[in-house]
Amino acid sequence: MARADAPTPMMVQYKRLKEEAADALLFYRMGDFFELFFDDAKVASACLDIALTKRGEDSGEPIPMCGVPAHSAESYLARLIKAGHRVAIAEQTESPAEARKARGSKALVDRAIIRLVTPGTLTEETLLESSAANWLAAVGRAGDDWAIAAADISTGRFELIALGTGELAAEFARLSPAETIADGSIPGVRTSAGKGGFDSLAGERALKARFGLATLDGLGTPSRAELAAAGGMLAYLDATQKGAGILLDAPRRVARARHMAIDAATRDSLELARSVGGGVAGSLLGEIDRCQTAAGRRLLCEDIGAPLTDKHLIEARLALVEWLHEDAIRRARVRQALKAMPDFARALARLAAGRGSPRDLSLLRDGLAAAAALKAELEAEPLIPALLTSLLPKLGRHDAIIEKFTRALVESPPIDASKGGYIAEGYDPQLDALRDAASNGRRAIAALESRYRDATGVGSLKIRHNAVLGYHVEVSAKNADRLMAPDSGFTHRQTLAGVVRFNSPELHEEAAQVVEAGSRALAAEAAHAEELTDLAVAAAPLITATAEAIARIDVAASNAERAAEGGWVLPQLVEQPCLEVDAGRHPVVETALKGSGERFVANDLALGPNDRLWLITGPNMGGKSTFLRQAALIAVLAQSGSYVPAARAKVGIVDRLFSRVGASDNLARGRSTFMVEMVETAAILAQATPKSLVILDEIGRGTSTYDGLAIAWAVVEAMHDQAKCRTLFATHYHELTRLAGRLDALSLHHVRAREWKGDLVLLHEVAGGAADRSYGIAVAKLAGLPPTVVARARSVLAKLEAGRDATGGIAAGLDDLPLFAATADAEPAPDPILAALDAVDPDSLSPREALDALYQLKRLAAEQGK
Ligand SMILES: Nc1ncnc2c1ncn2[C@@H]1O[C@H](COP(=O)(O)OP(=O)(O)OP(=O)(O)O)[C@@H](O)[C@H]1O
Repeated sequence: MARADAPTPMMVQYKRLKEEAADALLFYRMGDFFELFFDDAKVASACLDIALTKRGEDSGEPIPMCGVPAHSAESYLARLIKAGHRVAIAEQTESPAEARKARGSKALVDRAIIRLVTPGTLTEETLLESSAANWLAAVGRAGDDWAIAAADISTGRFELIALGTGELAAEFARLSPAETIADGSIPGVRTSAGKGGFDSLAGERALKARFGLATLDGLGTPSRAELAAAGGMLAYLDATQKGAGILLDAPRRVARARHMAIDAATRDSLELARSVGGGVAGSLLGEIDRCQTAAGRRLLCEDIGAPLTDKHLIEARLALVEWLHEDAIRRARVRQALKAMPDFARALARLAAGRGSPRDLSLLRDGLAAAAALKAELEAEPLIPALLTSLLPKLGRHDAIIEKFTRALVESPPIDASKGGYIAEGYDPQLDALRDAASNGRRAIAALESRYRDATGVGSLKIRHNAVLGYHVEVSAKNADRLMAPDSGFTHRQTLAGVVRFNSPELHEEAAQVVEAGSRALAAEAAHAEELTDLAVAAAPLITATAEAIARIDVAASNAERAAEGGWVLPQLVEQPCLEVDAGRHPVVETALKGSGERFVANDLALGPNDRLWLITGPNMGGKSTFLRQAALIAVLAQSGSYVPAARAKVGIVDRLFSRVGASDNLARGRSTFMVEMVETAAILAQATPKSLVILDEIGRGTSTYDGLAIAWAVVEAMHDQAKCRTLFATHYHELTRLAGRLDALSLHHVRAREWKGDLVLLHEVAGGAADRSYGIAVAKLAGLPPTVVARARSVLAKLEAGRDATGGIAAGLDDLPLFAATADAEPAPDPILAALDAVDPDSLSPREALDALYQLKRLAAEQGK
């Protein structure tokens, strides 16, 4: 006999599965519920706000438990995943009857983990954001080479991106993965452990096996780091999907040099895809999105996050936008056609993963049909731009699927396949016959009911159906006696409070026929659904290409629509480092102002090789930040292939974009300190090239006046003399305007303001020259500071200014400073060997890393000739 405290067989099974699930919460299927036990139950009950109960004991302790109904598990999963958990789903792999038959009456039902649900491996509509890609990123490394493999299995995209060490962060900022896996930790990136496979040989094997390739030459010979990343990715997908099919295209290798590099801080400060509040509303993306399809929205988000640097590619996109912009009727027709387009890329991914529904089959049917209709419409147009010519063939090619799916499926099939009813009448004569038999049987049962009423004289007699008894005769308790009589022809089945239930041989026979025909019809429908799914999955690469082509057309139409709404202009792209904008506007601020009935003041900008650094002064609230950001947004929009909010724009292609906001401006976000600001400024100085665009907004403000001014001064000089990039620098340090006399590619500008009858009027106009004064007190007055405080501040200011005039002020003596270039070497360059030694933390190194470090030191010494 088992000892009283010995674990039950179920607990043994549970613990084995939990060990396999490791750090994921285990959803353990028991009948109609998924149950969670032990710590999992505590975590889930707190996260989901559901009751925590107890069940049985383990080592004398009660076992905490909570559960969620299986039919609504998806919504609970969504909340757990959102909260950062991973969930392993353990399903029953046999029915209790099968278990009893195989292993005796007390046999435990077999269970197995059929899937690990993680943020990066989702395909369910309810778990995904429709307007963003859902990337799973795997990081691979070979020596100093890095790579990211990125897969979005909700649409089948798969990319390989080779990177240098310093480029990881920017690439993560672009992708913004839902989940990142790696072999070990990576500084600055939140990762979770992969499932092995992170080496180039395993990667090569896995890629060949997955895509049935004899050689990888067709993929453009990926680097070892790329192979390692791909290996880690494929191993993880295998481990989490447990053999379920997933949609995955052959990997595309993405050349990073083709995108404008934008780091995370810049994305945040420019609010490209998310506003400071975290939502899309109020961001550039939210402002320009006029997409009609979810796939278009995802692509627009990507385009804005990764503007191109290849002039020809940008111009190809712009030509399509222009074609849709110039003809409003054409644009309206295309957008109307796009509106009917369901998100069939994700429907296909669900079907491939075995999680598709009859509704998904119909989404595919409708999407492909709409794509074919759009193709016919566009082909009829004269003079089609080159990009569209290359997209059009991808829209067709699905006639056979459309024809078959249209015949096979009802107009709007249900999401739940279990009750059938999704295969159309007339598609399969045998199915129709089964359905007829079932409905004849139901009619016969109805006839039986009225016959029984007459025969028994019980007018309220009913024939009902439930899951336990099947079809049965039901009468109220007071009428039961008549049917209870031994010769009545009825057999008693059940007595409840008010009713009594019976069976009869005729009913039994009819019911058996209905049930039999019904279940055979269901099986026939399921077989058809499987065949249709197989057809779709076999055509997956072509369908994915169609979905991508539709998304590209949608984005172009969205850009054209937004341009037409706002009177935007087609930018001219050039290779020379210039940025000329006539009457430029900030799209988000302009819309916000419009909402409150105010007018946005358009401003000009003209940066070029001989005038590449604009120093902008002027009162608080004068519009400096807005002016700076609009310049960056115009470059982003232009290079992503969009019109820009201006009357004219000439954009010299920007290779890297940087935007930094001084510490004090950013405090509300609770992350920016003076230290962060300085670290980030250092990063810009290290990375900016003459083709970069840099926006510095009140850098140096978060410290004492002297330190801040000194830092701002040195940074402006370095931007001018070293980085030599296009720079906009907004500042409150008027002393910096003295730099105009020393730096020949720097010019002074200010946002205009006027005092009128003692009040400040902010004109929001950018004009040449420095601001005459700072108007800080006038702005304070505007903001409602009490008059007594304002008056006091004015008298303090008068004293300070008198002192400054007497001594020359804080900038006295700056004019005698030697030029930056002459002093740049004043700080001796640090010895790289000492720096490398300093970076080594012996206690945290593995023997292997220690050996690597030693090799690196030897190499550095050799390079130094030491
Ligand atoms: N060109 C413009 N036309 C109309 N209104 C504008 C314009 N630029 C800015 N504004 C308005 O002025 C407000 C302040 O602008 P912004 O933050 O750019 O000023 P700032 O000079 O950077 O101020 P601070 O020095 O205090 O940071 C904006 O929120 C907007 O409402």
